[in-house]
Amino acid sequence: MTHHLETSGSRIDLEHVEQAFTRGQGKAASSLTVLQDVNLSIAPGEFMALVGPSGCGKSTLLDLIGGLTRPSRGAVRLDGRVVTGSGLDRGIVFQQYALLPWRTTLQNVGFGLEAQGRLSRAERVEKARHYLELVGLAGFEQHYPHELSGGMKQRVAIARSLAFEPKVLLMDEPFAALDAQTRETLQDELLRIWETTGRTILFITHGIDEAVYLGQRVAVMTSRPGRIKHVVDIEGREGRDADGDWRSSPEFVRQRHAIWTLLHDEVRQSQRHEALA
Ligand SMILES: Nc1ncnc2c1ncn2[C@@H]1O[C@H](COP(=O)(O)OP(=O)(O)OP(=O)(O)O)[C@@H](O)[C@H]1O
Repeated sequence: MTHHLETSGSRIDLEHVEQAFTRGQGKAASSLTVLQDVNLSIAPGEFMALVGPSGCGKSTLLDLIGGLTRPSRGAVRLDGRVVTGSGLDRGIVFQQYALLPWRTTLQNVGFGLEAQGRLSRAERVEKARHYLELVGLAGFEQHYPHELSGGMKQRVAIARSLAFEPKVLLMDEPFAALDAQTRETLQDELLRIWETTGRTILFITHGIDEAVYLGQRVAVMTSRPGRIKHVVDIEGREGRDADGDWRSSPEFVRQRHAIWTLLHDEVRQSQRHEALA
């Protein structure tokens, strides 16, 4: 899939990022290093997938880019500027939809814009409608969350993040709770949205298939303390546009296997270390 639009996404740079947490209190306090010397650059408008063993610090990394936490060492930069807090230039989508149950689809998407207070009511409604249409929910504006399927709720959450027109979309296993078919549909929709909007996307997943299918590159992390073990360029993505099942092609299977091997080695090594400890 080619990227037609001029990008409106930001560049992300992680430089020697370390994150340690203190656990317990007083004499029982101990420090847990979750990320160590993480270096990664994501180009403006790039779609980067991130995989790694459970507990290696993927969500911690996403929190740092989102500005929800600050690194113990190193720097997180957005277009060259050090990130010091959260901001509307970065939208975050989690596995849980976190919609307000008493608000309609349209109101859920418009809610954040309301808080932002920059647009008139008519402008907010127009923007919310536009993004609902983009995620394939035209006609569901007046539905409440309980009237929507899981996939539809996640579409609302994505529309809500997009409505701010952030330069970066940070996605933490957004499709993990969905059934396989809905997940594949949403993967294609996300790619279409990415093409249309030119945002930079960082997408955390446990699914190797999902990472290869979505990412222009896939960053593989080591087990804790997490570092970037390898960044794999995904080849032959045009195959996704062609008729047929790209996931079954030898090209896809080969790349899927390469990432599986990187991850598998990592998990095995960490188990060996734990056994020796
Ligand atoms: N605020 C915190 N205080 C203390 N420890 C934390 C904190 N946040 C995360 N951790 C620890 O950091 C480690 C990494 O957590 P994180 O959620 O980033 O991993 P992950 O790779 O996203 O995991 P998973 O793939 O299982 O979702 C875990 O051991 C977790 O317990």
